Amino acid sequence: MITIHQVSKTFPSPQGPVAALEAVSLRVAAGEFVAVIGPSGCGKSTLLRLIADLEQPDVGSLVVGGKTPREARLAHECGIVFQAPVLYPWRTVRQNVALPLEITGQPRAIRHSRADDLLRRVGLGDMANAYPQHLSGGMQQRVALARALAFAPRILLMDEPFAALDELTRERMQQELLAVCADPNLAPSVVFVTHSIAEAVFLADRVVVFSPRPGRVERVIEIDLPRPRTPETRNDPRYFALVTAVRAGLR
Ligand SMILES: Nc1ncnc2c1ncn2[C@@H]1O[C@H](COP(=O)(O)OP(=O)(O)OP(=O)(O)O)[C@@H](O)[C@H]1O
Repeated sequence: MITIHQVSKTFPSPQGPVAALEAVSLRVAAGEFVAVIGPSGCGKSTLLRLIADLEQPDVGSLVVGGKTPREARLAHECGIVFQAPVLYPWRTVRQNVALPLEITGQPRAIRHSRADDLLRRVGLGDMANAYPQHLSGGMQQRVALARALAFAPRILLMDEPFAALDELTRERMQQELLAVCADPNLAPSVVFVTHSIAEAVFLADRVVVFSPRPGRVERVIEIDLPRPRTPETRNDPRYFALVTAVRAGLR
């Protein structure tokens, strides 16, 4: 679903060029969940921005859903969820989720029924008429997830989406995200950036460990934990072994 081949990216800065990524290659299969972890500033967000066509590589190439990143963006192949949910406070929850459909001119009845369906999937079926400021942080992030799914994208790009949440809410959100991924009507490929080793291991099929800047793929760790992942998964000795392996990779 995603092929990244020998991609490098350098940004100008007043202190001179900053090499964010260096010769990064990575493939993500259809329906695969890949977590990306690495030290602060190693280019993880830049990688997502390149896939989403929000930045262009200096060298190397990307194929996203069989298309160039630009074509993929125009075809709405990627849904994006950022750390802060960036919801519009003057729009109801339903109107926030329906916004991408509104921008692309979908009729009101279709966008409302689609938004309500997505809100049910993320456990917010009864909050459609609420305003974002009346929701908890976890609920707001669920709205952002529902909005990212508005076009049923084949790819979901998530940049530390649960970092601002308390630990228990975060674990619940991880479980809900996995339920969305297991839904055969959605089943996106996911690239999930996180700083949490435990989160990466719990969610992913593979964890990609980046080196300090300039980010390079340091190690790829297969997460061979059975699915569905449940709260019991976190007590599995294999889970602990994989957490230890990712931690060792980061060091
Ligand atoms: N638009 C930009 N202009 C200049 N420098 C940039 C730009 N975007 C990113 N950088 C620099 O590139 C490097 C990588 O940034 P990026 O945000 O991708 O890292 P990250 O791994 O996501 O960091 P963190 O884990 O702290 O969120 C950083 O040094 C950052 O300052």
